[in-house]
Amino acid sequence: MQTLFKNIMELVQVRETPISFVSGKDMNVLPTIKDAFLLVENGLIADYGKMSDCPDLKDIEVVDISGKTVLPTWCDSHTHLVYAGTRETEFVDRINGLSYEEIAQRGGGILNSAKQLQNTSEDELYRQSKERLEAIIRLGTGAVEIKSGYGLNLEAELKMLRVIKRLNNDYALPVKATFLGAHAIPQEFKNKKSAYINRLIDEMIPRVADENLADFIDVFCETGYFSVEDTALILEAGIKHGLVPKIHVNQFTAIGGVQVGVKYRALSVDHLEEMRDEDIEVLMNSSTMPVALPGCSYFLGIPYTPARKVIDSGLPLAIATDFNPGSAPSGNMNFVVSSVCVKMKMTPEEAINAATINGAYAMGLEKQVGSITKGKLANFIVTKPISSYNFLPYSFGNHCIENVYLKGKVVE
Ligand SMILES: N=CN[C@@H](CCC(=O)O)C(=O)O
Ligand SMILES: [Zn+2]
Repeated sequence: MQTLFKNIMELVQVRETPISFVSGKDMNVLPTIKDAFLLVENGLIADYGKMSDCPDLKDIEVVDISGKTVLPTWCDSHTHLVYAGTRETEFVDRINGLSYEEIAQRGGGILNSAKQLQNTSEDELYRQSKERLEAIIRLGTGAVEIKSGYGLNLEAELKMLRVIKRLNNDYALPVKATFLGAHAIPQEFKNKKSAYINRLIDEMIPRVADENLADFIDVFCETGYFSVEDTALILEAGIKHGLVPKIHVNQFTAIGGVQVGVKYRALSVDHLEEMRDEDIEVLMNSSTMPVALPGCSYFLGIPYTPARKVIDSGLPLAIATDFNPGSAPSGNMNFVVSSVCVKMKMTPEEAINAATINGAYAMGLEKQVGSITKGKLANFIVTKPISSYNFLPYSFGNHCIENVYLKGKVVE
């Protein structure tokens, strides 16, 4: 089955030679082909090039996309989109003066979501989550990572992970699963954190691994949640069971989370709203991807990750939504791409690299998605007629996408 997309105004993020990620000055380079064609075969990218070199293929489906731009779908490497209910009452509480930490200390926050999720059936959780997944696909996301962490007991964590697995089976985009049992200390373990960590290590991680329900292990390494020492213990247990670390660090305080992530060869360290010089230093010469989550900075009114400092030091940077009910209730990668340009002074080229190939790397999917490269999944966005790709971040809040294709098929 072949489909030829022809007369593409600009084909963006074309990588002839496969790359894993881009860093430093290379983040500002975004290779494109103007007046291009794209050939899809059996759901994969088979060929592309200038229209002047377009092959004359008979009896195949042809889609004329004159005036439109094509780019790989967004790679959202950090979400919590499987959750139950909402938390807009806390949103109003924050407007009225309470802080995120104060709300959490009163049993709101992650514990509020955990209570709602524990009382929700697996089918209902699937139903709520699939609506969110379908919405982000329509917004151009073509690969996503989803975390557990609102269960906080074995049964509810397994429920979340089974829902993530079901989403992966039922939809055409790659879905990676992360076990985040160490998201908060559950109410029943208040003042008994070590007992909960033992439960995670002795019971929950082995069970998640046995049932093959997760690719990654995550910890919320933060003051008041899990310390650097706790994080090390949990990551070691995860690694022992074949899970790759990918952790929450430096959201409110820099306590050495980046260092522990690099030490355990985390695939990514995410948040980084607070960053010290030593955090940048330890990331140099590591294989760990720093990930910024500007939706969280926007929604909580906390600092944005210092992207210029990260990139100008020669490091790579990925960007993701952090889609969750408490700190970023939006899975819109278009908003994320625009925000990093406006608030973090990233160029559109840097933002698109961060949201595609670098995001793919941050979930171990750089061989399948993240660029227009032969053999990769034909997951791509066709924009409405726009003057250039710069228009995407410029035109914030507007819907510039005409169609999304997953494995070469248009999403209805
Ligand atoms: N920081 C930890 N976890 C989520 C927020 C969780 C919540 O508030 O429900 C985050 O990445 O921002
Ligand atoms: Zn998160």
